[in-house]
Amino acid sequence: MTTSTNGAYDRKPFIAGNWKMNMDHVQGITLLQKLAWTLSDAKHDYSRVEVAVFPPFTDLRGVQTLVQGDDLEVAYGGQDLSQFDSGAYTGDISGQFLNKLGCKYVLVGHSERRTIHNESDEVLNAKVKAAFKHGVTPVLCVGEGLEIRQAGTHVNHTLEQLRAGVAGLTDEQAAELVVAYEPVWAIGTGEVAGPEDAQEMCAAIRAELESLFGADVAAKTRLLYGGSVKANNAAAILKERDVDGVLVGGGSLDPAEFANIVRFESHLVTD
Ligand SMILES: O=C[C@H](O)COP(=O)(O)O
Repeated sequence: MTTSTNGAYDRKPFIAGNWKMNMDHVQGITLLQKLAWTLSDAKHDYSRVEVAVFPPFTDLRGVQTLVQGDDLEVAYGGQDLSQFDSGAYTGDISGQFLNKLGCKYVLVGHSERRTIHNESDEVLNAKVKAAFKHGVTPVLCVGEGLEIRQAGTHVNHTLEQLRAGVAGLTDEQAAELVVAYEPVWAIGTGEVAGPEDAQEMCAAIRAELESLFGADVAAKTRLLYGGSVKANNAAAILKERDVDGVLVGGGSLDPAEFANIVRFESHLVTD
């Protein structure tokens, strides 16, 4: 298993489901219950593979109640947070609020935030810092659009986003950070970057983290791939040396499909 044979640092595989703007608070509870039952029936070992869901903000209180009430081991997080702590920022959500709702993680700089909401690298760096300040681990999303991929400058482009996002972090924070590489052209399109594309970029990200924070830190930071991940392609992607997990959009809305992605190890055995 790639992700458990990485030397002294055992990066636990991380399977994350980003529900985006799907599932109201009632549907969200049903989805999470079905996911938990499916994984429980399959005797999923959460100590081997971590599972997290990123529901809409309006679902989070219900998710927290279910997780606590049923003692679920599924982690959860917000899809975004404000760079500010509190105040006159209508529509924004503070990292403080996410922490209070038991969120372990928060997505920062998803391509849909970068493109639809024009979030700049500077703002995203402030959001990464705000997440750490409030005790929530940021999942920093980076990745190139189709034109940049076709121009062949995707590695430089993605590393620029990375450098801007992690500027000013401590070594400890950089080691805790999760980075998700999501080529925009592969999101929700059915186009999947090949496992070798995911590995190429994740290796480049790890090398960049090494040059910024040192080898010890870079060996601990978990790197995810996202973009049309499904149960039938997850295992091949997760087999790659520098890919420690996946960030799943559409495939996380179907509990059976997502549970199969979580159980990618069983596919490695039978593939
Ligand atoms: O956050 C998830 C990514 O945007 C991937 O979405 P997708 O699996 O629907 O392509």
